[in-house]
Formats: sequence, C-alpha cells, structure tokens
Amino acid sequence: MNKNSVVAKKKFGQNFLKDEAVLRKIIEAMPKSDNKVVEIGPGLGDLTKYLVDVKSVEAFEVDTDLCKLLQSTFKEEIATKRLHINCGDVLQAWQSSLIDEPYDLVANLPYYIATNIILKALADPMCKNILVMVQLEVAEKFCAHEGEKVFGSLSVITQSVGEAHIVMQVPPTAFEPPPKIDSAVFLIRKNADRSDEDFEGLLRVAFKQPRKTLMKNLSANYEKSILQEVFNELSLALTIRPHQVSTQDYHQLYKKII
Ligand SMILES: C[S@@+](CC[C@H](N)C(=O)[O-])C[C@H]1O[C@@H](n2cnc3c(N)ncnc32)[C@H](O)[C@@H]1O
Repeated sequence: MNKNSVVAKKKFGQNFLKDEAVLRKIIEAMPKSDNKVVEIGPGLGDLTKYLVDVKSVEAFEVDTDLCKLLQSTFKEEIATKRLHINCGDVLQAWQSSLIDEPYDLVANLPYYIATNIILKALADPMCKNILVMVQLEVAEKFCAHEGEKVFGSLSVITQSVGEAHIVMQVPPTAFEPPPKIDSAVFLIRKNADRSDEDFEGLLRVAFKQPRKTLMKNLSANYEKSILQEVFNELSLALTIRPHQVSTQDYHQLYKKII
C-alpha cells in the first residue's frame, strides 16, 4: 500500500489535512518549549513530517494499515529516535499520564473523540500545552469567555488550568476527504494541574439546562437556603444564568457548597 492508494476510514474519523499553508501555520503556532511532542492520529504523516523536523515525536495511531505505512515512510526518523509510533487506541493507552515526561500535544484530532482527548490532556500532569485541530464548534466551547453564549463547563475546566485561544479557522477544502463542518486550530497553554471530579460534577449540574438560571439548576442537587446564602456572599444575582458566572466564582461556589 502507498499513500495515494489509502481510502479514508470514516469509523476512525479520517480527514487528512492536505493544505500545506495550514500545516505550516500549525508549526508556527507551536509553543516554544523543550517538551516532547505527542501527536495523536498521525494518519498519513502530513503533519508528522513537519513535527519531526522541529521536535522528537511520540505518535499514537489506531489504524494498523496506517501504522505500517508510517513505519516505512519514517524509517530513518524511527531509527534515529526522532519518532516513535505506538499502534493502538490512544484512549486505551492513556493512564493518568499518556507518557512519563513533559509533553505538548500537537494534532489534527479524530473529531469523534476530540473532546474526550482534550479533557484527558487537561487532566494529565505531563501535558503542558495543547495545540489541536477540532470542529470549530468544539474549539469555540473550549475558548469561550464568561458572558458568551457558548461559555460552558468545557470553558470553565480550561480556564481552571490555563489560557485558551483560537489560532485559525480552517475550511473543509483543506482536507481530503473534506468534512461537512468548519474546523479550527486552538491553543491551550496550561499553567496549573487541576483535575477534580467533584468540581466537574458541580459544573455538570450548573450547566444542565444552560438557558435556565444557575439557581434553578443548582437547586436540583443542593439545598436552596445554602445556595441563597452563598449567592449573597458572592454577590451573584439570583437570576444569573450559568454562562454569566466567572470561572473564579465557580471555584468559590464549589468551596462553599461542597
Ligand atoms: C483527522 S485524522 C488526522 C490525520 C493526520 N494527522 C492529518 O492531519 O492528516 C485523525 C487520525 O486519528 C486516528 N485515530 C482515530 N481514532 C484514534 C484512536 N482512538 N487512537 C489513535 N488514533 C486514532 C485516525 O486513524 C486518523 O489517522
């Protein structure tokens, strides 16, 4: 099998990034660091060939056909240890840390598991920065600010460990085959390690019905009189909606009601 005879497999979310200008912009947007690069889903190696030029890369690819192809394309880089390819499902391989040294995640992610992968990377103490291509809609959720309509639990979790912004939007024509939706590359610079399942549980309750008031959502699980007291202490209006509350106030709420 060669690169040109590969038929993209839908079940693995294969949309190969073919636009060289976009590939170069991803490399330019990489955070300056001494960390190793982890690439999830190297696919045909179009991004990988740029990555191995600047960093040593640990790659995870689930498709065994593509693994074989990558092993022959990157023989030299594998021999000189610029590249190591793990063949298998990255989610199976991921314990509390994906690898045992500090790394930056740089990838055009498989969209069907993109949110899950980013949440795992945010909770992984070895992961220091995240530069990934995902569906535009998902990128906007991770990068949203308080007050914006799409500000939700993903935005709060992200702001709890760092800063996020969209680097560029990418149209379907940049890929082969083209996906049905627009995509975006975004960067999260982590500056803290925090993974707290109880806090994330509170966020799930807080944003359960995003258009209802925060008080209404929270009172489904927490004592209303305590909530009223805490809202008062934090100067939060009883009519405030979940997307209007800052990350800092969510942490204060959590401290006071859990
Ligand atoms: C959107 S494609 C990106 C391919 C390539 N990086 C590019 O930019 O052209 C997603 C890649 O992730 C791989 N993939 C899908 N699910 C995976 C999983 N669970 N673990 C590891 N790789 C996976 C797919 O086989 C595919 O190669």
